[in-house]
Amino acid sequence: MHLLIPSAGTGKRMGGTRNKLLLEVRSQPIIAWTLKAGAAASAIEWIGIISQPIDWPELKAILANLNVNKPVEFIIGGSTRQESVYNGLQALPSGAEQVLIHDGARCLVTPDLLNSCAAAIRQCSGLIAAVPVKDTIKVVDDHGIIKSTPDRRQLWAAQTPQGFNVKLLKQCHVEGVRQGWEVTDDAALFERCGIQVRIVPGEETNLKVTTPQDLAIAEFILSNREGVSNHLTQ
Ligand SMILES: Nc1ccn([C@@H]2O[C@H](COP(=O)(O)OP(=O)(O)OP(=O)(O)O)[C@@H](O)[C@H]2O)c(=O)n1
Ligand SMILES: C[C@](O)(CO)[C@H](O)COP(=O)(O)O
Repeated sequence: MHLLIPSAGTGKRMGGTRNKLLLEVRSQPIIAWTLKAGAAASAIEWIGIISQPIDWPELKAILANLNVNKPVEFIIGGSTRQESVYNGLQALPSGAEQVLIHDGARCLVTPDLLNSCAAAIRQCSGLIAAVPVKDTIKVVDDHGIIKSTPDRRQLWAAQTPQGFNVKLLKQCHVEGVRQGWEVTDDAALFERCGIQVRIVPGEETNLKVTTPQDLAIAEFILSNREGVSNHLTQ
């Protein structure tokens, strides 16, 4: 399975001056944790890091330290996530029939989740990892007035990995450019083209590191994981 990792953002909501994926959590860059999960997932045979060339020297140094034993390609990112994934799709090897797309910023993903998405995408055209929403969600207008309360049983929080048939996803991206659609994930392009996308159970801990608070939460989750694995090996 081919894995594209969009990593070309600037991290505006993190508030820093450089790509947030180079910030450290438990003494390793965020992107290193994501790459380690991709490297450890047995179903993944090829990885494409979609990123800005300005970050390449640092990303290449991080990669060199990880000893990833599968091919890793660097692909130039775009100015939006949508453009970055578009570039990634063009850079896939010609034989790639399905692809997983996983945000570099979701550094807590487990190899198990990548493997289960890789297995599931062989049985359908499109899927995303997602978790049921726990809060009551309100639809609010521009004046801060609640318009409605959707039925929570139908609400899921979208994560990555997201998996797709490559040919269909390329067609949906082209249609997105033609129609001027701006979307925050690839599933939305499938939806707008009327193609079914299936939900697979995501992981509560698979958060996207977006704000400084998320950095602290990621630190906490990873330290707990280390605690558990130390305990098991004692
Ligand atoms: N032009 C872009 C923008 C985003 N991404 C990637 O898409 C993922 C999800 O995006 P997000 O968390 O929003 O990252 P940023 O765009 O960096 O953050 P912000 O929106 O706060 O600027 C991240 O791994 C990010 O690097 C990308 O590849 N290309
Ligand atoms: C793809 C995604 O991770 C699903 O939650 C998300 O949409 C990425 O971008 P966002 O701009 O932070 O929504």
